[in-house]
Amino acid sequence: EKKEKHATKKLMKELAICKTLLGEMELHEDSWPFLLPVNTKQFPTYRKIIKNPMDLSTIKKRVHDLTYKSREDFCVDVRQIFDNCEMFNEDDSPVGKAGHGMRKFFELRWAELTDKH
Ligand SMILES: Cn1cc(C(=O)NCCN2CCCC2)ccc1=O
Repeated sequence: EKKEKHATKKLMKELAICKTLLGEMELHEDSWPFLLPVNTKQFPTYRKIIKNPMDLSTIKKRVHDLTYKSREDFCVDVRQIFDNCEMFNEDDSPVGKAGHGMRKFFELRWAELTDKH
């Protein structure tokens, strides 16, 4: 049981990092395309091109539902947002530029919130 307590405590610390980063991303000026799932009525080809849609509201639900078993699981879903964005949008489009800006912000903060920094 002692090992389990350590794992649980470690996960709680990691989820706190995820919640912090999620909050910062939601407040970022470039977050507007990523706050909710892409509207497939507005973009009918989206589901055909993007196999794993992801957005910040979905990640928020997963954090709160304890779906993530580590901060790495969280990071995989965040990066999926930005990879999807690059797939579907031109780099010099408003959404494309927002995606590059958000990825830059996320990866810097992710590194800062890792022990090494
Ligand atoms: C991630 N992503 C988002 C969009 C987008 O335009 N989102 C709408 C955002 N609007 C802002 C206020 C209401 C809705 C398009 C392509 C794409 O890949």
